[in-house]
Amino acid sequence: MLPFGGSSGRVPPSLPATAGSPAGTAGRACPTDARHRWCRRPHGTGAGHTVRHACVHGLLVYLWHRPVRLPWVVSRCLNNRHHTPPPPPRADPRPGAAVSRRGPDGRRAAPTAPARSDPVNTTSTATTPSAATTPSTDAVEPSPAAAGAAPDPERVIGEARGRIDELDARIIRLVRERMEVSSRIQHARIAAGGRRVHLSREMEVLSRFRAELGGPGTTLAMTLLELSRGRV
Ligand SMILES: C=C(O[C@@H]1C=C(C(=O)O)C=C[C@H]1O)C(=O)O
Repeated sequence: MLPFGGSSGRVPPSLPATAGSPAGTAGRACPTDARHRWCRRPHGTGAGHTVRHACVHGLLVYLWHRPVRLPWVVSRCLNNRHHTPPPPPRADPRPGAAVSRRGPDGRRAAPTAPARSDPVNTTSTATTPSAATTPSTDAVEPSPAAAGAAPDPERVIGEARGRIDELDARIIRLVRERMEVSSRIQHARIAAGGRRVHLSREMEVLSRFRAELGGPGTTLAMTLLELSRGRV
């Protein structure tokens, strides 16, 4: 869609005459259509001065005085180059080699992450047997990363969330295991005539979490202690 309107106050050919005239381009009102009054050239007086001519001429006047850069697609059409699209950026066959980050319009494309077999799970290096036996289609169709395209954000987010769900499940299992071990200690101490809470030991736990994780680490440790021995 063409960038008609906006703050320039200029009028596309399809808008009614009440919308105003472009600054510096107002001429005589068109006898056949009041919408053409902003066209410099007189209408209806000579060959070619048809309503269609008025529209085209008005459009050209508008484009010439447009305040903003045209979208790439429109610029290409005006330059009659839209039948010869530029070739896509070629992927460098060398592993890890950089590809062109310039788009077809010459603008810099969004940065892309380096190609990896698994963009999320960095600890897994195993390849599945099917991957080893299935013929690769890379020769026919390069991967989006190799072609210089940005990775699919939906896919990246979906895979990363799956990984977070796995980690959370492991963390919850570990917290439950910690609660059971702590409970054993507390019952043993109480059975021996001691107290449930051991403050100096809790200070050690708090210091360890703060040293590793900072202030929020202290909060996390206090939550773990509360889960393990209850509120004091
Ligand atoms: C488990 C113990 O007992 C209580 C629970 C603690 C914990 O869950 O880490 C720490 C100190 C005590 O308040 C212990 O003394 O080690």
